[in-house]
Amino acid sequence: MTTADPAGPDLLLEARSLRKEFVTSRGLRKSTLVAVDDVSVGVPAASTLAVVGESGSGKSTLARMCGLLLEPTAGEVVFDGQAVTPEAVQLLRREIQFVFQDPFSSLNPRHTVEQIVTAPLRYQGTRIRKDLRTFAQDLLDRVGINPDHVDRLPSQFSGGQAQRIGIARALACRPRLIICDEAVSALDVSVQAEVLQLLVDLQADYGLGYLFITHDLAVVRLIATHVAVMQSGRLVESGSADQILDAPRERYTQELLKAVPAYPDDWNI
Ligand SMILES: Nc1ncnc2c1ncn2[C@@H]1O[C@H](COP(=O)(O)OP(=O)(O)OP(=O)(O)O)[C@@H](O)[C@H]1O
Repeated sequence: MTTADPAGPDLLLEARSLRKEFVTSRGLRKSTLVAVDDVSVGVPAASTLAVVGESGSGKSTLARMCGLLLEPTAGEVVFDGQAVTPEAVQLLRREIQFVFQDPFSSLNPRHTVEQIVTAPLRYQGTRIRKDLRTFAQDLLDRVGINPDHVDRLPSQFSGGQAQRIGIARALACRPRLIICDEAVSALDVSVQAEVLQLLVDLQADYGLGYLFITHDLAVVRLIATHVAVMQSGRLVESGSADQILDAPRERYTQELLKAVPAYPDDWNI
């Protein structure tokens, strides 16, 4: 096993030796499953760390700990150089937002787009200068959705458009880190490319860091600056995207890369 990227002052988020155990019970028998085992990774500011690995390797559990949705059994999360304490979690919630895999199940089907993208302001108690409608329309415009559609329901949009709305909601509180958990996996390939391009543009404009969870190495090539590879809850290796994708040291990573289909030529992100 290799160690994670060296810690440095430019790391926006750092996972230090994170471990997560789940206690499961079948009948009277209890057993402990170690979903994440001593994993250390870092997301440099304005960069994208992709965490890859097959199903069940612990990617989502790691993401949920990094996003402060799940308490680690051991280890710590450091945000902007400060170890996250239980008291700090609430304050940091607005700094770290999520975009999930299935846009439709993560958007309330009975809420209008205006309600959806402004909801985080209410949860976080964030004040804005504009009225909510203008705020929502500006956000929609930023993610490539017609601002005139602000009163529509999620069911009136395509999957790619719904994911853009999910991204708009994630942007509402001006976070510094967005955790994308299989955020483009449910979309058609051509739509994936468009949504990835949007994420790249937003990163350039706002200096966002992304923790990008995916099983799809073709997507990793397009978006990642850094890559961490997981297997059975453990970190196999991590480093710059060029190093991991072009010169992986570990056999497991080499095998994963062999299985990657070529991505279409017109994906010029
Ligand atoms: N709440 C939970 N209770 C018990 N076990 C869990 C829980 N959440 C995850 N696990 C287990 O932890 C392991 C890692 O799961 P996790 O979802 O983090 O992996 P993953 O790499 O994200 O997989 P996938 O790509 O399929 O989502 C799996 O064995 C899973 O069954």
